[in-house]
Amino acid sequence: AAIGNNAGGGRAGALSPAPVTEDLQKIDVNPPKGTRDFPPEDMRLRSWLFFNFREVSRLFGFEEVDFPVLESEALFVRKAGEEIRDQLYCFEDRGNRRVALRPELTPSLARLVIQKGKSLSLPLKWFAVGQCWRYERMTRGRRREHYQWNMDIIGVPEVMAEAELISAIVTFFKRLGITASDVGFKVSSRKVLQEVLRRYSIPEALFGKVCIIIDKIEKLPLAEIKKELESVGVLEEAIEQLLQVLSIKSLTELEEILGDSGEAVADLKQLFSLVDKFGYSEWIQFDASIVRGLAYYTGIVFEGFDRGGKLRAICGGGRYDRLLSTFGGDDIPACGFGFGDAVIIELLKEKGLLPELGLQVENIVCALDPGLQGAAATVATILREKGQSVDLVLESKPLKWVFKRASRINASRLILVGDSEWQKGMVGVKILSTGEQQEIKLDELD
Ligand SMILES: Nc1ccc(Br)nc1
Repeated sequence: AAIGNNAGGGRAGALSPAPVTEDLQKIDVNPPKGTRDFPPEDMRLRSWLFFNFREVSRLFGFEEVDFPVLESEALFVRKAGEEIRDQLYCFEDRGNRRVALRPELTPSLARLVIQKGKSLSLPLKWFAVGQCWRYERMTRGRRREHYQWNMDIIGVPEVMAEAELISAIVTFFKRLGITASDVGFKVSSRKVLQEVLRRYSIPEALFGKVCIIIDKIEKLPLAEIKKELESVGVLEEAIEQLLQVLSIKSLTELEEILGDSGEAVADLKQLFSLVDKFGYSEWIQFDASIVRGLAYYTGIVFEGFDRGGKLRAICGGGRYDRLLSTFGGDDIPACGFGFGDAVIIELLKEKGLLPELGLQVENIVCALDPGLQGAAATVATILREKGQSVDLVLESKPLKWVFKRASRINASRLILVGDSEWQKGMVGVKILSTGEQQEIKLDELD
């Protein structure tokens, strides 16, 4: 119903005053804090972005999946001290169940793979585009929801899977006009940390926690990082070695430190060789400081960054070979990435790459007098059933109004239903770009 119509119901006739409206509580018409509406112009940009997510996923032979935004809280309760856990949008539902708005898609994907079990033939190549949530105190004024594109490969232990995923993201960037001069991928492997920690016989159980602390290395003072590492039981000497290894920026140097017998160096060499075969070497660089902030990564990790250094990470991902087994599933290797809908738009704006996405309607159909409104409806159906878009003028309007609307909606043609033409089974057609006008038989309208 229209906003502000009389609350007493019925039409306010000219003779009787409109009934007094009840005392309607004026609601806040803004969306909840940290969330966004998508009015048409914003929705066109979002749909364009998601279309490209889906097109790349199709090019790579991935199948689309989706899951509920609401999940059991247990899916996300990890004890590694992740930010994603601290900001979980969780609550107790009316059935006293602990539930959460998903902060990411990977655990839901893992849950579905386990649920489907043996009925699935590996490898799986699944993608999803879904809204994810976090509850952050608004003191920081950041958003509480965003849309994430995920691509995951389930059942492939070799790093060819990670190379394929990086290749998919490069394909996406290239489609949007983003080049290797604009963005790159920092690539490392958590096996680097694992091999260092093993040298200092730091228990594997600490691995996730150490990674989450290390992931904050750019956000917290070094003293704070060291303090947190000591608090989880990493000895001073091990910390120094860790920090030294994390500053390495070349695979050659890494090999000098770790030797060439470990998996970390082997995986990374293989990955770089495969990405080269994809033709995307200029897009990636080794950076030992990359660990990513999710506890479940076990191997290669990567993140897309803008070379201008102004924006937060564009996307990120990696291998998570243990996640399914921690959910009680089989030991199935997996890797994937998440790509948010916010930073990429900031990057496109900065690069002047935002697309022009005006509303485009092929026809605007208008009856020249009220008695021909039905005829106009008939014309609209004929055109629509031929696959043509039609904005039908739904009430009697002056031609000036119709032309103004035709211009606003970028209509290509104005179809005028007038009495004399209609009597001859014809309509007036005006090509709005040229002004050319002609009468066309209804059955020749195309
Ligand atoms: N995980 C997550 C969810 C929602 C936003 Br906004 N950012 C991160």
